Order: sequence, then C-alpha cells, then structure tokens
Amino acid sequence: MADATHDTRAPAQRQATPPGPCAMVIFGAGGDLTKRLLMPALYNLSHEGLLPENFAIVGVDLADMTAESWRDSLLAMLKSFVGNSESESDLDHVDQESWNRLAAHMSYVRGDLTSDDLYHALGEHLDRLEDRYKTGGNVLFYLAVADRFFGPTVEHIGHAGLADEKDGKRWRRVVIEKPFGHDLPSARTLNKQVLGVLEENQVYRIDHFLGKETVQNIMALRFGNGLFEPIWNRDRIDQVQITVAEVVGVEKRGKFYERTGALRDMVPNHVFQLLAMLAMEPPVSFDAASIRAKKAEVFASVKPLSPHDAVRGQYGPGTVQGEEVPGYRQEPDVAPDSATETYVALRLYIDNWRWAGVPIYLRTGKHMSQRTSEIAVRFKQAPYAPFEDTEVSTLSPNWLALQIQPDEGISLQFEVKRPGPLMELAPVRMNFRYSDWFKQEPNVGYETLIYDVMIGDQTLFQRADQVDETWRVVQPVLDAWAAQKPEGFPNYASGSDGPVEADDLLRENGHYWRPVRLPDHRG
Ligand SMILES: NC(=O)C1=CN([C@@H]2O[C@H](COP(=O)(O)OP(=O)(O)OC[C@H]3O[C@@H](n4cnc5c(N)ncnc54)[C@H](OP(=O)(O)O)[C@@H]3O)[C@@H](O)[C@H]2O)C=CC1
Ligand SMILES: O=C1O[C@H](COP(=O)(O)O)[C@@H](O)[C@H](O)[C@H]1O
Repeated sequence: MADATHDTRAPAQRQATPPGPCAMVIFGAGGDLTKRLLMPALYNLSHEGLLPENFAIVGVDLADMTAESWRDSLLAMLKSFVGNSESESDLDHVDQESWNRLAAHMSYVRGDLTSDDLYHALGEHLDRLEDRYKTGGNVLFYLAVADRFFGPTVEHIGHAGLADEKDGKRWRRVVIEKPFGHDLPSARTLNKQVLGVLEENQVYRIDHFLGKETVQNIMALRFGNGLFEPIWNRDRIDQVQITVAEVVGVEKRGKFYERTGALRDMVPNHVFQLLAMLAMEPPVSFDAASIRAKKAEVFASVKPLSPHDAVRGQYGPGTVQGEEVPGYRQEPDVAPDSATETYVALRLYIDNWRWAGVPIYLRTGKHMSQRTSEIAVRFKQAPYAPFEDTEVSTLSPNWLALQIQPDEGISLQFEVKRPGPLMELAPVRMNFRYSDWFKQEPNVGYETLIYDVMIGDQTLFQRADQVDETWRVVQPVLDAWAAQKPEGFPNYASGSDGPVEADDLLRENGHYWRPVRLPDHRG
C-alpha cells in the first residue's frame, strides 16, 4: 500500500456532475466579455460535460444579428484563441462536438435593454424554449452590459414577471457584473434597486478573481493544513503585501477607465477579495452562508482608509517587456491632462484580535514591469541569533508568497546554512508550482462561476453588505482625490514598479516593497 505521507501523486479527482435544467440569457451578447470570456467558458463547460442536458442559451443585444450569425461570430472568436498564448482563453483546439452541442442550444433575440418590448418578447421566447428544451422554467440572466444598465435591467426583468420563481416551482437568478457601483452612495442605490426586485439569494454579484483556482486555494492552504493557521496572526506576522501588477495598459477602454481609475477598477472588488481570503476567520463550514459571513466580518473590521495611507500614480511613456509604449494621456479616449490614476498603493489595518497592528499593503497598476498577482506574508524575525558574528537584523526574512497568477504556486523563503566550514546563513526557497502537480485544463476563470450559478451556490459571489463595506473603506480616499488634482502626473514610467511615492508608505514603518519582477519562481 502506498504510504500517504510519501505519495507524490495528487489524489484522484472527484467528478463534478452537470447542473439541472436551465436557460441562460446573456444581455450584451455581442460584447467583449461575451466573446472573450463567457463563451469560451461555456465551451469549456460543454467540453467537460458540465452543462445541463436540458439547456438553452439566449443572446440579447442591440446588434442586428440572427442566431446563426451570432453563433458564427462566436465560433470564429473561439477559433482565434487556438494556440494563441497571448489570449486568456487559450485553447488547444476547438472540439467540434463540444461546440455543436453548445451551438444547437443557442438562439438570439434582438432588442433594446431599455425598452419594455424586449422583456415581453424575451418572456415569450423563454416559454417556447422551456417547451422545446425542457429547461424547467429555470433562468439565469447574465448582465454582460455596461454598469449603467444594471439597475434598470433588473427592474425591467421584475416588471415583466421574469424574476418570479412561482413559489419555488422554478428558479430565476441574475448575475451582475462589475463595477457594482461607482462609490458608496451609488453602490447603495444599486443594491436597493436590485433588492427591490430580487431576493438576495437570486443575486450573483460576480468578481472574476474568485473564479481563479489559486484564489480559492488560499482557503485550502489555510484551513486544510495544521501548519499555517496557528501562526496566521499578529503574533507571528510582521506585514502583508498584496500586489496585482499588470503589464497591459488601458488598451481600448479609455472611456470607461477615465471615469473609473485603478482604485475603483481593482480595489473594492478584486484586491479586497484577496484580502478577505487572506484575513477571514475559519468558517464553521464551507457553505456559502458561513464563508460569506466570515468575509463580511473582515471587511467590516477594516478601518476606513485615510488619504494619508494612499498613493496614486499614472503611467508615462516607457518600455514594457521590450516594447515602447505611450503614456496614459496619449491613449485613445483619454484627456491630454487626465487626472485618472492607473496605479494605486494603500496601507490598511484590520481592527480585530488576529490582525491589529499588522500593516497590510496593497498595490495595483497598469503598465508595470511584470504581470504578477501575489499575496506575500512576511513573518517576524527570529528573536535571537545564536550564531557567531550574526546580528538578528542581518537574517533574511521568512516570506510565504502565494502566487495567484501567472506561474501559479506557493513558495516559502527561509534561512539555511551555507555549505562550508563557517556557520553562515543563506536564504533559500521551497517552491510548489501547480503545473508540476496538476494537469492544466483550459480555463478562463468564468467556468466555476457560471457552473456555481447554475447549481445555486453563492459562495464565490459578493453579498450586498460586503459590497457596501468595501466601498465604505475606500470612500475617504475617493473623496480626497476628487477634491484635489494630483500633482506630477504622470509619475511613473511604463515598465517600472510604480511611483517612488509609494515607497514612502512603507518606509514610514521601516518596510519596503518586494520587487514586482523577481527571478524564476517567486520567493
Ligand atoms: N470585457 C471584459 O474583459 C470585462 C468586462 N466586465 C464587465 O462586463 C460588462 C460588459 O463589458 P463588455 O463586454 O466589455 O462591454 P461591451 O460594450 O463590449 O458589451 C456590451 C454589449 O451590450 C450592447 N448594448 C449596449 N447598449 C445596449 C442596449 N441598450 N440594449 C441592448 N444591448 C446593448 C453593446 O452594443 P454596442 O456595442 O452596440 O454598444 C455590446 O454589444 C461591463 O459591466 C464590464 O464592466 C468585467 C470584467 C471583464
Ligand atoms: O476587472 C478587471 O480585471 C482585469 C484584470 O483581470 P485579470 O484576470 O486579467 O488579471 C483588469 O485588467 C481590468 O482593468 C479590470 O476591469
């Protein structure tokens, strides 16, 4: 019998089963999200046999398309991903059978989201699909449209009777994309609008970072091992750094980004989800209610940010991974004197017994030196060094780095004795890489999330109060920045690690940022 402690094979995988019957309505069927992420995710689910047997997909958009032309455009897009390592949706090849299975269930309704007529036509269309595909009357509405449509579309769905679950005889669920609000007041208004029509258990506020395997793995690391949790607190942890660095610039999204900026685009959603995974208390069980309650507690314990704890930056021209790129102000649809930040660094504290006094540094930016998302936990120094000529302050720190993307893995840096006659210490790293242990399946990050909506699991979706709390934390900074134009923009070169001002945030505590660009296998 294999000794479990020495068995280097990953245990056999449990098989997920297809969800029950349903229809999925995609509002914004001609848009970028649908083409680049939703449809590849649906294709991957189809390929893995994880779509319901009784299933229908309805595309809704203003665009003048037919079911056939919609399907053709999506297939062409899917094919363009084949072998394209630049794409998040990279596929080995498009399996015709998986595609055909999906395509056979796709239909298209042309219409304007702001018009009542659309919802009546959609209701009749769904009735027909229910008869034809035996979808059981269950419907997942996916709002893949600009945020200004979220509230009104939910209200239209409600007025047309499409949200009615007929006393539990069928389910109706609505997926709402990000950004969920623009600030605290607008997020509250949107929540009110949405919850005026739907019950909380019908609302799926999506954050695609939660679909990333490595983000979910943070819970496995913390709560599936006896090793980490006892030292996961202010007694042993000195500081935490969360970095979400991108090499892409604003690309063609200048219009959206000008009124959004890095703080709104990334922090109250993606970066705070990483924070919650890092900082939450162990849930009593792994059901949605327990996990969401623990996450909400973390957000509620974060002190509102002071503008003194925030630094903003904007990229100027520079060289990103060998390619010369323009500054943000030269991008399409961006004002030549734009005050929008493309980088933000924050220092925050969590007011509870586990984390009090531990500085948590967050930073995210575009056009940085390297694409990397990681949570790095620095443990406290050894209290005493009994080796000759070795001061405690010269010991290298213990960093536990959870690498979210790319090159997903976990590494631990610690001291060892350098070989030789002297008692000399040297830092080394122990590395776990996902790719060494597990087969990489094509995954765009939306597969799990769509599957979870179909099975009614809200664990990886944000609850109304979480959204409220995250905006509460960042609101003082949004207010301060709105009141005062930034000085010295652009203040970091594309391809760098961000503005030097961000170093001051850490220097005040005697800390420094980890380099964004680290040698092979981050440590
Ligand atoms: N794209 C991405 O990578 C990501 C997007 N998101 C979010 O997903 C949502 C969709 O984004 P994205 O796909 O990029 O946006 P797009 O603008 O590309 O897609 C929206 C689609 O909705 C259509 N549309 C606009 N107005 C109406 C209307 N009145 N009635 C019916 N259809 C209409 C648009 O048509 P037209 O083009 O003619 O205006 C377009 O086809 C946004 O909330 C975004 O923040 C979130 C994460 C990533
Ligand atoms: O939601 C967003 O996320 C992307 C980063 O996501 P990733 O999965 O590519 O890491 C970001 O580029 C974009 O600005 C933001 O809107």
